Amino acid sequence: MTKQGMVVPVPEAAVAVPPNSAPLFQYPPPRAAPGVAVRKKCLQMGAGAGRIGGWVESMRASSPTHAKAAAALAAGVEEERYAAWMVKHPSALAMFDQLVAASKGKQIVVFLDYDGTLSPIVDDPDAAYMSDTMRRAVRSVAKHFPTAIVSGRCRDKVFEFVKLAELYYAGSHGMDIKGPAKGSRHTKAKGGGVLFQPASQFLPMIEQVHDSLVEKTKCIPGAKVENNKFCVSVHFRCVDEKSWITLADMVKSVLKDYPKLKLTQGRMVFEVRPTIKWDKGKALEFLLESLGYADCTDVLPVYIGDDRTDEDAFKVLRKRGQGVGILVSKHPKDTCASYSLQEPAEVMEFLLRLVEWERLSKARPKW
Ligand SMILES: O=P(O)(O)OC[C@H]1O[C@H](O[C@H]2O[C@H](CO)[C@@H](O)[C@H](O)[C@H]2O)[C@H](O)[C@@H](O)[C@@H]1O
Repeated sequence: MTKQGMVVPVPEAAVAVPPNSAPLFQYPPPRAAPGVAVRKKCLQMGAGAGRIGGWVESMRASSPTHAKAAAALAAGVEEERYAAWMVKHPSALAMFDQLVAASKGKQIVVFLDYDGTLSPIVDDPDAAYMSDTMRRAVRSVAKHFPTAIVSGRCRDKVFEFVKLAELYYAGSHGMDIKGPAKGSRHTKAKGGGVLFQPASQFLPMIEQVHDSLVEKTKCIPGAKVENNKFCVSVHFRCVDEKSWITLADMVKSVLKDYPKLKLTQGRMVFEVRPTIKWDKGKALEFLLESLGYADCTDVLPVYIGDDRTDEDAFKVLRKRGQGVGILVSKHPKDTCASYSLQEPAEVMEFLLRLVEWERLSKARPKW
């Protein structure tokens, strides 16, 4: 029996380990989640897969009739690709019962990315607000489980958006970690505990690079440089596609004088970061350790994120053979996450279900 009193047809360990990593799981691969049929409708007509994409493009250019047929074919290919992807990364909502069954006897710890996970992606990074309903959902989650926000943003900035003092915050892609400002039942610290900044010696360099990038890119309309304290973001979401290469070259030319910094790419953003071996995955491990769950089998970390930098955390969960990685995406993507959710609205639904499940499981008599 699960905590909900329902029989789950999957062994307990099955969900804690990633369903798409062959050596780790021993149960039949999950069937396509019930959500697949509905989700197919949401598919956008994207570029076709591989060679078919180029083929479709040339047909489109040569004949409108063929273009329609080619577009339909491309949509079909994409739909199949999505359905296959969903088998490997089923919806965390559709698999909810199996997923929580894996937490039996374990402490769930929740890790949440911010942009694209708790707030929808918008053009202006300063206006990526979180809804009040999402805030309420995260607050409820934090009442039941230790909860951390893990973001590429500067920690103070992400706190301004989230506004919940009872959470752990890991800003600058995990390079700036702080415990709850308000005492929480998940930490013995009175408030303001656990502060870790493994890249503090990079601060002056990051400041310099930030200023150079602002100066260098100011001639590119729409480019925006954001100071994230231990890293810098150069946004190109609002830059004309024709100028993307120029912008990338500008960023690279600034960075050539800073061999200790590296350049990665997120969602329409270049991210400049110190070369130290620290990322969201390391931050997850650090926080688990701070909470007393290092090398523990009785913990189930749940990490939800949408971006490439979240993959470092998904990889850690895979390596530990423990926990639940959930990618937020409407499109098939290469990922180490085991499950998927389509968008922040589904993330909120998942969080509320988790709270309700925990509430009911506490109320249920133990047999
Ligand atoms: O780790 P995250 O919390 O997901 O932060 C990653 C980057 O998120 C922000 O940029 C992204 O969201 C913006 C607002 O929706 C959007 O305009 C931008 O195109 C996205 O890349 C943030 O502004 C960056 O600094 C973070 O690195």
